[in-house]
Amino acid sequence: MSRSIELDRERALRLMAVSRETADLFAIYVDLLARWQSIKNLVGPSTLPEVWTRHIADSHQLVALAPDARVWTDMGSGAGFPGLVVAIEIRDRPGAQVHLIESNNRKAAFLREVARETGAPVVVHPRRIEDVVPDLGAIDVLTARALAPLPQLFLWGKRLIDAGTLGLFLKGEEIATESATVAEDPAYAIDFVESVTPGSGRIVRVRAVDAAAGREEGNSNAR
Ligand SMILES: C[S@@+](CC[C@H](N)C(=O)[O-])C[C@H]1O[C@@H](n2cnc3c(N)ncnc32)[C@H](O)[C@@H]1O
Repeated sequence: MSRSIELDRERALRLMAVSRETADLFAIYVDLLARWQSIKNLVGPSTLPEVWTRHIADSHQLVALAPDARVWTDMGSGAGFPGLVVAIEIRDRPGAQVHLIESNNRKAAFLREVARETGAPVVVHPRRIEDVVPDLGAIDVLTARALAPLPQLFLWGKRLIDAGTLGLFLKGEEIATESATVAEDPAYAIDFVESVTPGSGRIVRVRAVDAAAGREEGNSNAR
């Protein structure tokens, strides 16, 4: 491992409270990413030296926002951020399953390879979001990062969110302009959580108001 990645790993591990075993699985993931990156170009090359903070820790922070959630769906997973990081972390929860939707076959193959090497409980869907989401069953949490403007994410996820799924979308500074249409709809409760990773933006948390009322009665894992 290069010295800069090693320093970044130490920085990220200070941001994340994870077990030694989880950190070791993340290291397997990072090693595979570095190996595949040279031939498959899976993430922006300039972000690789900071893979631990920019990608692993940035993804990891979502788990604390839904500590009991077991079934997650990540739209446009790319090289697995945030969905594969979440899957590694929640691997020991009974019923844990993370759907990774990624239409690029080379990225989907990478996701399967990391899942095989780490035992992460994922289902990789090498298809388009709009074709997969309508067929999904009950989902606790829907995620996306660096995929599309919030109204589009919302359009893709609306059926799930209306049914009680918690939306957690990692966004950059563009969120100030994007959030208006969703924020104005009284059917949805939306708020913003400051990212713990340096230099990144905010996490948009969306829930249907009716579903929030249902949750008070105790019928959801995504608290
Ligand atoms: C900019 S990358 C972000 C990847 C990852 N979420 C991250 O933050 O590193 C967006 C990914 O979404 C995938 N994607 C875009 N539109 C999609 C769609 N309609 N269905 C499935 N995958 C899609 C692309 O192939 C790409 O890998």
